[in-house]
Amino acid sequence: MILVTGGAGYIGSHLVKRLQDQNKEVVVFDNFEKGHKWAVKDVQVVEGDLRNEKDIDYVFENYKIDEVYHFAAFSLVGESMKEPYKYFKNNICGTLNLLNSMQKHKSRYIVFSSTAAVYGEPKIVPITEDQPKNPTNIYGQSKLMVEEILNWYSKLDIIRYVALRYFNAAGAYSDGSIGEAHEPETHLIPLVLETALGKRDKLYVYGDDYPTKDGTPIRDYIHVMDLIEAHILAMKWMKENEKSDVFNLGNGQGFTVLEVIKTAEKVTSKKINYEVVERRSGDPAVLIASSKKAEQVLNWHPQHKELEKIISDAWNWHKNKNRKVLGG
Ligand SMILES: NC(=O)c1ccc[n+]([C@@H]2O[C@H](COP(=O)([O-])OP(=O)(O)OC[C@H]3O[C@@H](n4cnc5c(N)ncnc54)[C@H](O)[C@@H]3O)[C@@H](O)[C@H]2O)c1
Ligand SMILES: O=c1ccn([C@@H]2O[C@H](COP(=O)(O)OP(=O)(O)O[C@H]3O[C@H](CO)[C@H](O)[C@H](O)[C@H]3O)[C@@H](O)[C@H]2O)c(=O)[nH]1
Repeated sequence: MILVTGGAGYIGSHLVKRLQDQNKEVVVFDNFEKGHKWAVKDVQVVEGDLRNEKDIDYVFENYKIDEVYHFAAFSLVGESMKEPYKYFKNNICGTLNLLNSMQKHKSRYIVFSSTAAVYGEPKIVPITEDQPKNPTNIYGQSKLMVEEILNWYSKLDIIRYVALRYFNAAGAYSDGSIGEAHEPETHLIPLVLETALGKRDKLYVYGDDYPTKDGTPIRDYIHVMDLIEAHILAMKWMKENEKSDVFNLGNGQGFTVLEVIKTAEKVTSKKINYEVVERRSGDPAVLIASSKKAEQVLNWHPQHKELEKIISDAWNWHKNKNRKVLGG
């Protein structure tokens, strides 16, 4: 049985659906603080909170869990700088409770959602896994601390883990049935598409005075379907090799904010109103991943690298979202 913590959230629900498509047995663990009931259909769900030891113990007591995919966390960078306790407690203590349940029940394999935010402002791009880790916010710090905890559990031979450092996840399930629905939404691509739909008057572009080709920051957008494929490969690699490791997951290509807007205008055939405002504090100018290690070791080969494909899949979901959500 496969456990997916945070399986009702954006990325977790995509993995759950993919595993269901492969006829795998899955149990989702989520407190629905950020996740959605409509995102986890026809799958076993345990509603509980990772911060409560008993909640997560219940899962291991009632299901024989062989594989764990751990998505449950808080992930708003700005909020993490205002509420450090909330972030350290959920992201670190929640993971410790999970690891303790795994140890008690001899469940050994975990794939963990880490982030590009562990690097902070990079010295060299593309960023390889061995670059210095200097998080510039509590969110990134909490994920780095979890990586270190996982490393100790692995050294003690209690678990094997793979930590996947995602860059900018985007896009939606290939059939348009589920997609990105954060509340509040802070990510660029969904905000651009909500502007195209008229749900927002305009998009605020956070600064155009960065040292990039058009002055707006460059990010590495990775299709959520490619991202989840890497999780499945990571689990397979870990079990076959009895090893633990850390991998970046990105596209290897960067796009500016204005390039994202332009591509979204092409995909949606709508004009996107935007206004350039002050920089958002803590935003690095350029974040591009080197994912060579994941390609070589995990045999991962992203299939949807074009920005137009990523945005058009996201659009396919966004334009039908309300109908689907209301219709159940
Ligand atoms: N979205 C991105 O671009 C991105 C980038 C890098 C890393 N990540 C990481 O990937 C993971 C998934 O991200 P997402 O965008 O799908 O986030 P999300 O908020 O959509 O999903 C997280 C899920 O975890 C659940 N959850 C949170 N705390 C919980 C707790 N204590 N107990 C039970 N459930 C809990 C939430 O209800 C939600 O369903 C997170 O760990 C995030 O930090 C995301
Ligand atoms: O309304 C907006 C929203 C975003 N942006 C810009 O768009 C780019 C992308 O911003 P996102 O908020 O979509 O993504 P981030 O790169 O800030 O964050 C991503 O990378 C982080 C690591 O650096 C974390 O992992 C985080 O969870 C993940 O979404 C940034 O340059 C940002 O300044 C805007 O101009 N306007």
